Amino acid sequence: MFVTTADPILEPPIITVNTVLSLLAVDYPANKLACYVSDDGCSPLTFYALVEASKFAKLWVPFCKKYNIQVRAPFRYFSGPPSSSSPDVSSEFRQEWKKMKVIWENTEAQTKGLPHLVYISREKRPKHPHHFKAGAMNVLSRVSGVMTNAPFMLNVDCDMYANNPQIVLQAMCVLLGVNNESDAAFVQYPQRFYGALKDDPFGNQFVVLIHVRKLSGEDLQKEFGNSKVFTKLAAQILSGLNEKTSSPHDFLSSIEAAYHVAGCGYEYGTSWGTKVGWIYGSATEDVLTGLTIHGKGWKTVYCSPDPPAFLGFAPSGGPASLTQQKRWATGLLEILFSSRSPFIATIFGKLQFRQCLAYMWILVWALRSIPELCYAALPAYCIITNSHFMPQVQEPAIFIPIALFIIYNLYTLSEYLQIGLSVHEWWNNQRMLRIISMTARLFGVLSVILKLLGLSETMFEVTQKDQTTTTDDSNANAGRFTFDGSSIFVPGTTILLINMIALAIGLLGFLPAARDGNGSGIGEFICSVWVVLCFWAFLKGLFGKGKYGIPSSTICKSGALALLFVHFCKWTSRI
Ligand SMILES: O=c1ccn([C@@H]2O[C@H](COP(=O)(O)OP(=O)(O)O[C@H]3O[C@H](CO)[C@@H](O)[C@H](O)[C@H]3O)[C@@H](O)[C@H]2O)c(=O)[nH]1
Ligand SMILES: [Mn+2]
Repeated sequence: MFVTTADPILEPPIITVNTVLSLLAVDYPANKLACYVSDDGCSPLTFYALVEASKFAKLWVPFCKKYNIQVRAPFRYFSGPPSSSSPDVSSEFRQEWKKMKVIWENTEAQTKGLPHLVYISREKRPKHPHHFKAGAMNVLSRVSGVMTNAPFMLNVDCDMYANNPQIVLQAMCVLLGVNNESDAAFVQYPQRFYGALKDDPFGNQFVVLIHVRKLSGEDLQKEFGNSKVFTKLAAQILSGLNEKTSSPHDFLSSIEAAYHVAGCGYEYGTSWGTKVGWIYGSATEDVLTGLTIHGKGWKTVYCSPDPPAFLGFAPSGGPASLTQQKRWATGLLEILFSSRSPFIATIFGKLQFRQCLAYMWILVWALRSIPELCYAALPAYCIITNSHFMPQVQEPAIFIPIALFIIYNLYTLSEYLQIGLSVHEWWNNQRMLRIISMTARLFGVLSVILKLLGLSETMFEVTQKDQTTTTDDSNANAGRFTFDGSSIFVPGTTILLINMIALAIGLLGFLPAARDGNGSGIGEFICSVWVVLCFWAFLKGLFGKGKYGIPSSTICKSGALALLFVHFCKWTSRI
């Protein structure tokens, strides 16, 4: 079981501790489980928290198993009243529950058989690219290979605790039960959130992957690097002899080999990150690795059990949500322009055409920012220059855009209503999509252009995970959009300002004379109002204070750009 963490401030160690405890307590023979935590932040705090967690686990794991507790992440479990899925909830249980809660709040310990818990902070050096999470996952694969060498791997982010203790058994049943077992690569669970805000004001949805991967290759040394222990194990796996390789007593003696394979120079000249393990070259290494696996013809399974398998933390607030979306947009576009794009995998590999279409749908997300930006500026341009892009009301052609608008919105709304979501949630997600497109995804395109020009490398910016965000509905600010000084907010603010200027010019009657007698009409006004409605959060931000307000430097930059746009409109209407 692999958990990655990277930054003790953005990812407070208590979050990782809860995820680790929930994994250590899953329903599976404890002596056959090992949990590896990769700490890219090399934080003494995370290390100390995990040492304390391993002490607490000695009480927690038997307690969960004895009373068949459903939610085995302590912070979630203790946030409610005592509960157990055993039918006989006795007074003994209540006593133990209280004791456990006191210990959780103060932590102390005793001993019993437990899964291994291994902390790894891989070696990093300035001149060696570390490949962010993909690099961390490859180190975990190798270290676990030389230490416990289990045939199955489970990968979660540090904030995704196991919400269902049966999940490992379920995933194995799925993998071992599919039609052609040897073709199955991984089972994937959709990501769900705990404490998600009502009506999803930030429109965050993402998927967690459980990778259970089989390795393939010819020249082992070249493929896997020169660790003798690891290469031997890889050879055994490939020849189907891996059952007897792991035994707990040689666990500690494998530490030296673990050091070797976790070194930053280990991968040099090998196939790690290109043919073997998690694939490098994209900030969304999960999609790139999945695509590569699919491109080789492996089958995968998508599983969405109830209760959800894992629950994670959905970023809240403007900056965290947009940073995450920007990374995804960047990573996905990187894949599109790489040699691993789905087109190539379909033509030269074994990716099916429909899989190719599905991948393409997400890989082009970032590119949509450009037409969206143009369309959001178009009504403002038309109003300012008193021209039009919509048919006039009396022309029958007006029904075409009206029909498109109505059909699109009714269709997307029906998708929400059908699964029991609210109209409010639909609207929140619609407006967030417009905001994300014109801010985060636009920046994604820019960062990929810079990368393709060789001017800068793309980064993996870790999402802020904090527990202080409240889900309390009485807290009016819970779903409120927040801002910071990042330039990511400039394009959105500019779009809002130019549409507001256009509406003001139109409503106050300062329109120039129309050229062909056919100036802008109701169509352009409605479009402009729609854009302002989509950017309502930004409109409030113009007048908000503190983190709820757009910083004045951003407003100044956007104001200058908006004036430039108005000038541009005037100039084009003169020529
Ligand atoms: O240099 C790094 C950067 C990140 N991480 C870890 O990667 C995970 C995902 O990072 P997070 O900031 O939580 O990103 P999310 O957008 O929430 O993650 C989604 O998107 C990522 C790809 O962009 C995938 O790796 C994740 O599995 C997927 O949940 C976390 O556990 C981090 O600790 C590292 O280990 N090393
Ligand atoms: Mn995450």
